[in-house]
Amino acid sequence: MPKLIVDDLTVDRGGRRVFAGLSFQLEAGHALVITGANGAGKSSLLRTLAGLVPPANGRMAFEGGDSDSTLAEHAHYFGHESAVKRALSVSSNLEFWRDFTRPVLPDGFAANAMAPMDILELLGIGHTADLPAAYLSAGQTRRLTLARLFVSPRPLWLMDEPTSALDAASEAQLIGLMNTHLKNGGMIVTATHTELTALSPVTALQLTAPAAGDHGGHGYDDDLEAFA
Ligand SMILES: Nc1ncnc2c1ncn2[C@@H]1O[C@H](COP(=O)(O)OP(=O)(O)OP(=O)(O)O)[C@@H](O)[C@H]1O
Repeated sequence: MPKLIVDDLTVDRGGRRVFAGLSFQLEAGHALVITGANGAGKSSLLRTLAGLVPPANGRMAFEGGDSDSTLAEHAHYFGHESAVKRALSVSSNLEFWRDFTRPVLPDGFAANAMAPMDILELLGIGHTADLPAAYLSAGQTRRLTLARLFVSPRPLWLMDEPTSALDAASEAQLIGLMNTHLKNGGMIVTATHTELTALSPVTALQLTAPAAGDHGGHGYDDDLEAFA
């Protein structure tokens, strides 16, 4: 069975230690919810797993996966930024993403790629397919960003505050889709301030904020989001 393994992971940002010695394992079909105060390092952990921030120390691996793919290539990162090209149409955005990201389907993960139009319809934004993505509302943009996870299946979803900007109905739909991903043998690591107990099966991991007085940092990572 595929497994995400994080062993003794230490992450620094801008020269300051964010967390150290973090270890956990996540099996196929399971979700891990990361909680913690502002600045505790939830986003940093997700960005590190996504390959966007290099770890200072430790090991991360997707065991039992596709041997030709890195951990990051097993994952979709659903972060705060929309990663949407505003001048392209909604459907062109998804077609680009489908062609740009290779599906990764290790043993035990059974998801089918969805056609761009089908997932747009499912998420209630099919009528926007030919519009420039710039015309979408915040919640619609969030749904377009979410649609990317379905056009090119990958087993590990890394989701930073996934329910932000979604109305109650969209939030309920997202939880349902996340549970279906788990039933398909996928995995989810998600950071949240709100309860995500509707996910099943789920375990929780609390990150603690760095010790007071630890102000040794003096710089910035060079991974600031690119503005499309
Ligand atoms: N690009 C960066 N350069 C330097 N420091 C950074 C950078 N990004 C984040 N940090 C610092 O890393 C620490 C952890 O930030 P992170 O965003 O991971 O926390 P978080 O738990 O996700 O917080 P929140 O709940 O507010 O979203 C913070 O002290 C933050 O200032």
